[in-house]
Amino acid sequence: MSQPIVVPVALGARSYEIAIGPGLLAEAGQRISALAPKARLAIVTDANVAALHLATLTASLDAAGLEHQTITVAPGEASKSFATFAEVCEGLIATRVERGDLVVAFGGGVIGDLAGFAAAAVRRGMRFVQIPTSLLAQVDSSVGGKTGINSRHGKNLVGAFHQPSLVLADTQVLDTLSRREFRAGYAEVAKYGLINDAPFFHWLENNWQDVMAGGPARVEAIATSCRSKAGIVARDETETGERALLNLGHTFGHALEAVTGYNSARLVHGEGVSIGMVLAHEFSARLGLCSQETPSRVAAHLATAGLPTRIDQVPGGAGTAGELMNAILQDKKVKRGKLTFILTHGIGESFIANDVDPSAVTGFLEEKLAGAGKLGA
Ligand SMILES: NC(=O)c1ccc[n+]([C@@H]2O[C@H](COP(=O)([O-])OP(=O)(O)OC[C@H]3O[C@@H](n4cnc5c(N)ncnc54)[C@H](O)[C@@H]3O)[C@@H](O)[C@H]2O)c1
Ligand SMILES: O=C(O)C(=O)C[C@@H](O)[C@H](O)[C@H](O)COP(=O)(O)O
Ligand SMILES: [Zn+2]
Repeated sequence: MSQPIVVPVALGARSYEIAIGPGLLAEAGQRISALAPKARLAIVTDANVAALHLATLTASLDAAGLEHQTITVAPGEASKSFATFAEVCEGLIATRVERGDLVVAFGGGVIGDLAGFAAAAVRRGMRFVQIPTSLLAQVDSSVGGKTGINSRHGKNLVGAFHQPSLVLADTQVLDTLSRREFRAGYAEVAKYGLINDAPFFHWLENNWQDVMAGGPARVEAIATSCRSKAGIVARDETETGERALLNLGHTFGHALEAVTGYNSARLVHGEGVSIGMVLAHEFSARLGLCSQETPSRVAAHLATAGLPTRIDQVPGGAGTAGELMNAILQDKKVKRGKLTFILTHGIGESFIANDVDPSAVTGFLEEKLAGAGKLGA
């Protein structure tokens, strides 16, 4: 077997490893067999990933003598729905997988969140393995046990914390990911620098092209991101405090995803996060919490990497301030009706701000929407 980078996620009885490196898909059978000998597997995937990579996975499972069945759903954010969740749960039950068997989430973050939630629910909890195939899933969604689906009222509003038993991140499968989806995942990579690691953000400013091109910086960026997330999750598994930092840019980003109807053709999660992170930095500057140069530097880097950074870049428009506020008021960080935002004192100096004045946010969004289209808005 290959010698991947291994990042531990230390959660006591729920601890697991993230293995990162090229060629892991072809070793999945051996690695899963070592974790759960003779388990039966229910693979949940989407049609894009199935067409490109399912044969490699199933060949590896066959070679290890692991019995498996596959449930395939439509690609895209719209699959994080009640209807598709029901389809996946019924599919799992129909395969007669037992509690001791394994669900395998094989795809991007949509599949990880959907299949992970189904694994949390079916038979009141089954073990599951994450095999993330998008950059976003390898650096973020496959780690930490947040699973769930969307509501028409907002993102990820129905779900569970349910940790995987293993994460296998085969970096080679990223070669088939579209440029747009790769860039979307890059927004979450940059997030780790912006949260608490200014040297990493600086490193990304110098190495982003190598990350995009699949040079040595790519695996390094994935491993650094996973170490950062694993550390935060180990200290605060269920987001009672520090973990909320991982939500940098998400309060605005999730609202943009909700108003665009979870339509991946218009906006994907990483793009919403990119715009949301710039807005969070601009809002921080507006409140006098950081210099005016900080949001400019963040926006410049994300734009250079090919990401949208402004609200007027949402195809079909970003709705009204009222519509965005409706989604923001459904955010899971709201406490007794008060908004929580992740704000910043500078690059890598993010902090959790409780009790943010909703009228200040509304005013800020109204200005952004009114200025949309004007240079520097
Ligand atoms: N649970 C968490 O902690 C967490 C963290 C971040 C994001 N998320 C969630 O993750 C979702 C976004 O994940 P995503 O960006 O991976 O989206 P996604 O799952 O929709 O994948 C993006 C697209 O790429 C395709 N794809 C995936 N792997 C591929 C490959 N190797 N080659 C070719 N195509 C491939 C998919 O079919 C899809 O069309 C959102 O729903 C977001 O809320 C969850
Ligand atoms: O793992 C976390 O914690 C995160 O916040 C990671 C985010 O990138 C991710 O999008 C997450 O799903 C958002 O969580 P939510 O609790 O706001 O739904
Ligand atoms: Zn995210």
